[in-house]
Amino acid sequence: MNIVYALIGPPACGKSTIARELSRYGVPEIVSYTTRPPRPGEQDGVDYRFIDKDTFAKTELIEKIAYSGHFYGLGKKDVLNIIEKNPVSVVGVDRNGLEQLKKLLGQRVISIFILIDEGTVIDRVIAQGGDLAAVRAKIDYAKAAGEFDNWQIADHVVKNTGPLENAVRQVMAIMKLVDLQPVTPPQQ
Ligand SMILES: Nc1nc2c(ncn2[C@@H]2O[C@H](COP(=O)(O)OP(=O)(O)O)[C@@H](O)[C@H]2O)c(=O)[nH]1
Ligand SMILES: Nc1ncnc2c1ncn2[C@@H]1O[C@H](COP(=O)(O)OP(=O)(O)O)[C@@H](O)[C@H]1O
Repeated sequence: MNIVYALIGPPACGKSTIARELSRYGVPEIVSYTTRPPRPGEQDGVDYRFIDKDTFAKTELIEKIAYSGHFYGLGKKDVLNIIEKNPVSVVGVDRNGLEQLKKLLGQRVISIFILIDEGTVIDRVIAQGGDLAAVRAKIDYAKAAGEFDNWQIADHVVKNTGPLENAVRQVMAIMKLVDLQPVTPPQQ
């Protein structure tokens, strides 16, 4: 049975980073649509599929959100295409996204909660010169929405408070991909 592994967890816990690392091992990621314009360095089809509002309105999505004046969502066809063609794939979602995926795919979805504490998130954002106020607001919102407690509903929990490689290896072990070697070099 082909499986989509859904990475869940609070903002900045490392969902996108882990998914990006997995793509180096040939594990495809289901990429969201957004109406937000690309930021410098972002690639269409890798970070997001960047589309306009009319196209977004016409695209069949399994879940969507409005955030900061832009729309984001997961395409139904993308989910079905990827699961049909790949034994193992990955997607980063919030709790509602996970619920909608389960409605569509049933037991073909396995969830992995990426565990992190608030202090580590803040340290990482400061270390990378990120917008601390914006992240604080997101963390507060995520706390209120219970995103920090979603380990309770997850099938697996992986800690991402140490080196990224450790978390990636644990996720790959859950995926039963322990012997895979990277197919592309690390990102700069
Ligand atoms: N529900 C849902 N949320 C998404 C999707 N894609 C991105 N998001 C969320 O939208 C928010 C904004 O994302 P982004 O514009 O990349 O901003 P940033 O996370 O602040 O850098 C983040 O909290 C993402 O996790 C999606 O397909 N569905
Ligand atoms: N193990 C790790 N060690 C150090 N920094 C990390 C690690 N995992 C993720 N990060 C960094 O933390 C930040 C948030 O990660 P991201 O993947 O964007 O989170 P999410 O997709 O869950 O919001 C990024 O800047 C990323 O480079």
